[in-house]
Amino acid sequence: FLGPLICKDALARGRERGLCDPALLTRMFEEPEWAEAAPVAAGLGLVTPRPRLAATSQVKGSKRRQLLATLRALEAASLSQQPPILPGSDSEEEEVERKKKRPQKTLFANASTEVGEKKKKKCQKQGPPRSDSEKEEVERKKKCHRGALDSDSAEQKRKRKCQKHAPSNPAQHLDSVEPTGPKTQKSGATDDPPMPSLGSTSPKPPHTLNRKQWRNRQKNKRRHKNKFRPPQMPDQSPAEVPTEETEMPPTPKPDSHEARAGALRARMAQRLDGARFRYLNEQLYSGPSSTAQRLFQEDPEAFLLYHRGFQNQMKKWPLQPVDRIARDLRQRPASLVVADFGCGDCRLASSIRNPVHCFDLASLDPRVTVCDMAQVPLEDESVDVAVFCLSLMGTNIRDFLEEANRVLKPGGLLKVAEVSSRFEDVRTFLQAVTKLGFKVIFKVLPL
Ligand SMILES: C[S@@+](CC[C@H](N)C(=O)[O-])C[C@H]1O[C@@H](n2cnc3c(N)ncnc32)[C@H](O)[C@@H]1O
Repeated sequence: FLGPLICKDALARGRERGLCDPALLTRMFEEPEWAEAAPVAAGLGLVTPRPRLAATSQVKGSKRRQLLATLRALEAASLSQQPPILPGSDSEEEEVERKKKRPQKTLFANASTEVGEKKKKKCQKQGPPRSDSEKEEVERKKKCHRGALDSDSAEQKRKRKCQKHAPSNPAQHLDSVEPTGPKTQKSGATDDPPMPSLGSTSPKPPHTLNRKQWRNRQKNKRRHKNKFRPPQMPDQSPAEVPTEETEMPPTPKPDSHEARAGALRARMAQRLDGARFRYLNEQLYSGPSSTAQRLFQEDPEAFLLYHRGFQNQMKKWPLQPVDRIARDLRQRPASLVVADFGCGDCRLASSIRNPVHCFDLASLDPRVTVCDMAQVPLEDESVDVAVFCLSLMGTNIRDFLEEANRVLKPGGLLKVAEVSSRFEDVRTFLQAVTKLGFKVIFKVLPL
C-alpha cells in the first residue's frame, strides 16, 4: 500500500489541471489468484462428480447381472431336480407353514429369506428322526424352529429388525407368508405343495416349483438390495422391492453426500460472488464515477455484493489500510473534522473519536451521505482531514482530489491509501497531486 500524507498548501490552490492523469493509475484487485479462482471452482464442481456416478452405475449394473445369472442358475437347478416330496420332509414350504402358526416369527422369517434358509438348515441338522405321524412331524419342526431361533442370536436380532419393519408394509408380508392360506403339511402338499430348499433333497411335486422360484426371486431381490443398492441412489421402483425400503437403515452416506453437496454449493456460491465482485470492481475503475453511481442506484444489491466481496478480500490482508489511517488519526486531536471519501461501511468513523463526514455511492450505514464524492455536500475549507482509503476509483480521480482540496482547510491533511499496483508510477502521481496544491509530507511504500 501506498500511504502518502499530503499537506495542503494554501498558496498553491490554483488547482492546476491536467497534472493528475487517470491514465497513470492502474486498477486494484488484479492479483492473478483472483482471476484464476473461478475456473478452478468450475472444474471442481462440474467435472469431478461425473466419473464417480458413471462408475457407480457400472458396478451396480454388473452386480445386478451377476445376481440375475445366479438366480437363473438356481431356478434351472430346481427345475431339473424336481425331487419327489416325502411325507414329513423339512422343506421351505413346511417352514412357511410353521411360520404361519406363529405370526411374529413368520413376519421375520419372510422378511428375510436368507434367515429362513439358515433356519431350515439348522432344522435339518438338529431335528429328530422323521416320524410318520403328521402331528409328531409338526411338533418336531416347531422344536427345531425354536432351537434354531434360540441358538442364533444374530438371527434373532435380524428377526426383531424385520418384525420392527414389518408393519410398514404388511401387505408384502402377507403375500409372502401366506400365498396359499393356512399352513399344515397337508395343506401345503395339496393346495401349494412344499418346495425343496436349495440344499434339500426332499422330493417335491413339479407344480410347486413356481413357488420355489418365487421365493428364490424374493430372496435374491433382498440380497441384491441389501448388498448392492445404496439407499441414496435407488435404481428399483418401490413396487419391485417394497419390503427392502423399510429394511434399509439410513446410512451416513446420504448425509455425507448432502453435506458434500451443500459445501460444494456454498463454495460455488462464494466463487460466483467473487466473480461478480471482480466484475463490479472492474466497472468502478473503468468508467467515470457518474456511471458507478448509476450502477448502484439501479441495482442496490450490487453494492451489497461488492462490499461482501471486498470484505472477503480484506480478511486475507495482513493489515487493513483503514486501520492504519485510524491509528494515525488517533494520535492527533479528536477535534479534527474528518471527511471520509468512499467510506464503505464507516469503519474509519467507528474507529476514531473525531467527527467524520462519510461519503459513498450507496449506504451501508446510517452515517453515510450517499453521493458521488466528486461533489460532496460540504462547505469550502470546512474539514481538517480528507481521507481516500482504497477509494480512488473511476477515471475521474482528479475530480475527487480537487473536491478534497476544496473542502480542506488551509494546512489540512489529505490521506490516501491505495494498493501500489494502482499506480503505474507513484512519483508521477505525487507530482500531479503536488501541482493540485498539495505538499507531500511523507509517503510509506509499501505500507
Ligand atoms: C474499496 S472500498 C473501500 C471502503 C473503505 N474506505 C475501506 O477502506 O474500508 C471503496 C469505496 O469507495 C466507494 N466509491 C468509489 N467511488 C466513489 C465515488 N465516486 N463516490 C463515492 N464513493 C465512491 C465505493 O463505493 C466503495 O464503497
